[in-house]
Amino acid sequence: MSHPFGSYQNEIYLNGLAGILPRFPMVHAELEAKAQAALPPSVWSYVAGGAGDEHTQRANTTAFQRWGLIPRMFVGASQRDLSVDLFGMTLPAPLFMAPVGVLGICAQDGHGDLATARAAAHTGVPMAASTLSADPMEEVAAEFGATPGFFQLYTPTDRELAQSLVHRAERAGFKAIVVTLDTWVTGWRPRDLATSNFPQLRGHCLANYTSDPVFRARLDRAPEEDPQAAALMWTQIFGNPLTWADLPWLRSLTELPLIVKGLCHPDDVRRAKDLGVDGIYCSNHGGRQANGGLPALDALPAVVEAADGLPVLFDSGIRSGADIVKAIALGATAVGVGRPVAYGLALGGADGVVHVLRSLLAEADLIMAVDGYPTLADLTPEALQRVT
Ligand SMILES: Cc1cc2nc3c(=O)[nH]c(=O)nc-3n(C[C@H](O)[C@H](O)[C@H](O)COP(=O)(O)O)c2cc1C
Ligand SMILES: CC(C)CC(=O)C(=O)O
Repeated sequence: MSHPFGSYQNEIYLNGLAGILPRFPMVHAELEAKAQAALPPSVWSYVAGGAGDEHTQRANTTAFQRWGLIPRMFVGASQRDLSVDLFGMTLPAPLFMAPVGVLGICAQDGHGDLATARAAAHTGVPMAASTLSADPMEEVAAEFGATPGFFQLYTPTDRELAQSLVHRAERAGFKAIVVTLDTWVTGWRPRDLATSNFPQLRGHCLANYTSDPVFRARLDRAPEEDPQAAALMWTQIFGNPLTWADLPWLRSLTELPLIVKGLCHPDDVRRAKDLGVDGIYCSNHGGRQANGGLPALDALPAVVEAADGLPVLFDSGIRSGADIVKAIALGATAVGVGRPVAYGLALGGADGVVHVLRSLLAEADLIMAVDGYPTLADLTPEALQRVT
């Protein structure tokens, strides 16, 4: 079978890995280069790019190189258990797909959200479905199979619309709500400014709005008749600069686990915990929002300490199985992967995403085998040493 990643055969690996062996190896630099070649330049710029000169984006990945896992011997780690409990769900591994909006632009048929959801069904790795989707959330959720899904909310300024989106997510069977706090306004992204990207992206991310009864009621004419007016309305209501005073309202919207995304300061974590959130999501949006910030990994230990037992999700910079292992050792309950999923989608649709996820999991699993850490509970900060 021909495949964008080339072919790969080595039976010796089959002894170590149960069911998660990818057909082909993945090294991130290769994935990235192939995705760049496959995508139109403006799409590539949007997905791969970040804020400012992208210093923080680069620092997110290099931060992992400052930690080394210390191998343990005589452990006999022939059986590993990567499963994790999260809000009453048992996940096969501490991995999920971070919310990525506008996924449709990475898929040849424009339905990238559906393809990604199918990859979730196939792997058991949950997808956090973005508000900014080319397909309505109900159709995305219908592809999840037995795999749980999370709905990521960009809180609009219109509270009734926010409530409608959350209630639809509940009815569609999503198992948690992730509210993103760090992107109520889009960051300074020179690549997108240079390509004037945003107007063309809009055509690929409004399905959750145009299918919403509250949104539709705000329009004089249906979005099918006047898409421009719908797009304009969206730009007007997109981002709500929420404050702490809004958190009780957010909490009251749902009985599903509520996770707040974008927290990096321990004081914010303590306050969110006091106000009743169920999970903390430590992230700097993959360096897309503000340049000059701390690499997300460097924020993680203090966030975990402040969370004081509350589950901590983490993303920003995960590019390999080794990165997953290190983030878990630093206290993350589960880690999210963003751009690599979009690259897999660009190269092979749902199969490409499956491939990326399996590569990450297979590498994490083999590292745990070779280095003698058979379960996630064995991965503690003591497993790591600071390299520089
Ligand atoms: C193209 C793109 C679109 C994104 N859209 C969203 C989104 O709709 N909602 C959200 O919370 N985060 C969004 N993010 C941020 C991701 O959830 C995640 O924080 C980030 O990609 C993690 O960093 P990584 O790409 O280094 O893995 C987006 C990221 C990318 C690359
Ligand atoms: C349209 C953007 C606000 C979506 C997003 O979260 C991103 O591009 O990082």
